Amino acid sequence: MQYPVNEVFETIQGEGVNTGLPAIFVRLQGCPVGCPWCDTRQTWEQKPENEVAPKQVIQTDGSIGRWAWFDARSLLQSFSDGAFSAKHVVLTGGEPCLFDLVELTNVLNHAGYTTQIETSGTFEVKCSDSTWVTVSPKIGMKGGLAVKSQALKRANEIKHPVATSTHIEQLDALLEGVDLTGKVVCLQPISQKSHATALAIKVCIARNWRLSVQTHKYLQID
Ligand SMILES: C[S@@+](CC[C@H](N)C(=O)[O-])C[C@H]1O[C@@H](n2cnc3c(N)ncnc32)[C@H](O)[C@@H]1O
Ligand SMILES: Nc1nc2[nH]cc(C(=O)O)c2c(=O)[nH]1
Ligand code: SF4
Ligand SMILES: [Mg+2]
Repeated sequence: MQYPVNEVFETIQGEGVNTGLPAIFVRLQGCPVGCPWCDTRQTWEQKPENEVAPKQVIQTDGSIGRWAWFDARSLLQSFSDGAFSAKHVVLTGGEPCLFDLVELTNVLNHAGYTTQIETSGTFEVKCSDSTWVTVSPKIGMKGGLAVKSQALKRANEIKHPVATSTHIEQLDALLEGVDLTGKVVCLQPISQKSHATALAIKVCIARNWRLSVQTHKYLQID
């Protein structure tokens, strides 16, 4: 199976439970969810005119919407070509769960990589059993997509973007009846806004949830 890839780069995982872990990020192209504050708007559309050669998306500027086709084997090869040393691969996007990630995550796991998916939860999550799944629920966004119960059930981590108390209320409604045993709930302030961060800190302390700040933005790394 082939996947449209916007960028492949090595950095430190900046968000969630695995914050601080060196990781190879694979950003897939395409997302119909439409969050107004999205960090990666350049990944929303897979425009035919923006297709480039695979080497043009390895450790280069992904901020324009270019993308290249990779399959699991050519992606692994690009990790050696890029001389990456991280042993953790984060599949993000765009919305990576637009694609069936079973083969890709299995190939990566067999090659010795641990895997993680960053997803909005609006599509079924298809991946290897050992993949760490981070669902960042998107509620009431422009694309009109709902969070799938399969995605919430599969999630190892629920990392909710927050700016206002409405976002907390929406999360509470979404999680009603969801068994959270073994799952970590994090709140992630939207765009490092001070009121969002203060709210996230307050609610995390009250609920004994985790705070996830986008540490890479504070560090000014990718
Ligand atoms: C760019 S998204 C890509 C993966 C997937 N579409 C998703 O939303 O989870 C990766 C992560 O960044 C978060 N994110 C995007 N823009 C953000 C922003 N401005 N502030 C805080 N978090 C943001 C998302 O909620 C998600 O957890
Ligand atoms: N350093 C770093 N950590 C991240 N964690 C999740 C990211 C994403 O865009 O999915 C991201 C990212 O873009 N950079
Ligand atoms: S779901 Fe993720 S990639 Fe898509 S618009 Fe929202 S934050 Fe951006
Ligand atoms: Mg990001």
